[in-house]
Amino acid sequence: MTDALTIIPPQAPLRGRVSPPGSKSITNRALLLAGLANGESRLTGALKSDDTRHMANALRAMGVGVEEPEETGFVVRGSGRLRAPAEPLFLGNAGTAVRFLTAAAALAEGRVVLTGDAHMQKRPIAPLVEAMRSLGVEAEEPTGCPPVTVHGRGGFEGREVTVDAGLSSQYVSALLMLAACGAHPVRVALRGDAIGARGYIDLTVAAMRRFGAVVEPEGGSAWVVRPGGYRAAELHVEPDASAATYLWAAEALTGGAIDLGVAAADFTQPDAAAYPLIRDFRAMPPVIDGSQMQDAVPTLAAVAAFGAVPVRFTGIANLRVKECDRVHAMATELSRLSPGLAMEDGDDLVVTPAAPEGFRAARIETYGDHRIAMSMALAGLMVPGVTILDPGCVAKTYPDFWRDLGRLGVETRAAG
Ligand SMILES: O=C(O)C1=C[C@@H](OP(=O)(O)O)[C@@H](O)[C@H](O)C1
Ligand SMILES: C=C(OP(=O)(O)O)C(=O)O
Repeated sequence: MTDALTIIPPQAPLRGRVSPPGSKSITNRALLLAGLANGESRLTGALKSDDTRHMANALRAMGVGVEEPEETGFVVRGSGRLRAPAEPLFLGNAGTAVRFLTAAAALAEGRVVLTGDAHMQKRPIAPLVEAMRSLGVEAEEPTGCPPVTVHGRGGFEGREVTVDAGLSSQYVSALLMLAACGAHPVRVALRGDAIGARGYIDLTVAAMRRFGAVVEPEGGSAWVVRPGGYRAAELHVEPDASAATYLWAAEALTGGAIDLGVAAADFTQPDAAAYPLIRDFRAMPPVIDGSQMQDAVPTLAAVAAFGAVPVRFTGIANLRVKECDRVHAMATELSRLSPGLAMEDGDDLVVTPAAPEGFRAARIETYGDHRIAMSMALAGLMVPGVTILDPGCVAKTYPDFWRDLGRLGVETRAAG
């Protein structure tokens, strides 16, 4: 892939059929649960991208058979056990892989080191490791972020764990998936109310049930998970709702008609809640709580820049510990197109649309963050001369993003 890509604003509304790839969240849950099951599981419609490759390779390194018979398929053969890997598990910047595998490493027979790239080494993991210690798992995370060392003992003893999920709901998902492999029922409870999108916990519970686990919610902030592990299963992965937001936005911004092959109402992932806001972007509400659809916030912010009214995004403090600090990144990069277009206000992001003549060409930093690249590409549909640096970073979750834009008629030029 080239070092920089300039987007040529299309002369006509974008039309055509483009399906987003499979859901990252569901693929990585299903890969792990299939790996923990005893038997052969089959996934279809799955995502093949950096994040799922890291999960699949880590499972292979722990003795799970993972084959890829087709473009969107995985066949996973688990034995109900995980081997300690010979080398540290390198998981790039895949939050789901790092968090879910850190918890699952307690089930390995020996020492597991989990690490990632420079961004991942700044993404907090201490609340998860602390919670694991309270279950009797021995683990260290000297900097509070990866690398993490887990001394797996093929299981754990604890029956009750409380976790602070203010920085990431993935900690809860990780503990829930581990909990089914204990010797006793385990109660997983939230400490405090703050949590990233609860919809991701629902995805976790649904995936666990699909692989045979018994999970009983207790009110909104605790779950009891029965012991028994996982059963091999077949699963068709739904398309990725976060990826869909870029296609919905491309449609709305250009006044086009893009057939994603799936209706917004049919997604089970939290980011589908962004659809009506994107569709009606000229009449966005003045305040949008992004806490329950956080990966869609960069998309919504980019679209809001071409709306009619200022929009304040709230509830997004944890965007600062994603692949990059997304609050800062979106404020900085949108403002390259028009000074003051977006501003940080505490942890909020405020987008104030500019008049069409107020926009100018710009080279956009992506910070290695796929969502900054894809959101800012949307601005490139509207403003001539938007150049996205490091466009290949979309491979984290949507490797065919540029090809799909091309299929809709968007021209891009390597910019060097
Ligand atoms: O559980 C998941 O699949 C995810 C949870 C969210 O993270 P946080 O809970 O860290 O906000 C989301 O941003 C991420 O892309 C995927
Ligand atoms: C935050 C994200 O990913 P993760 O936490 O899984 O790395 C994302 O895909 O926007």
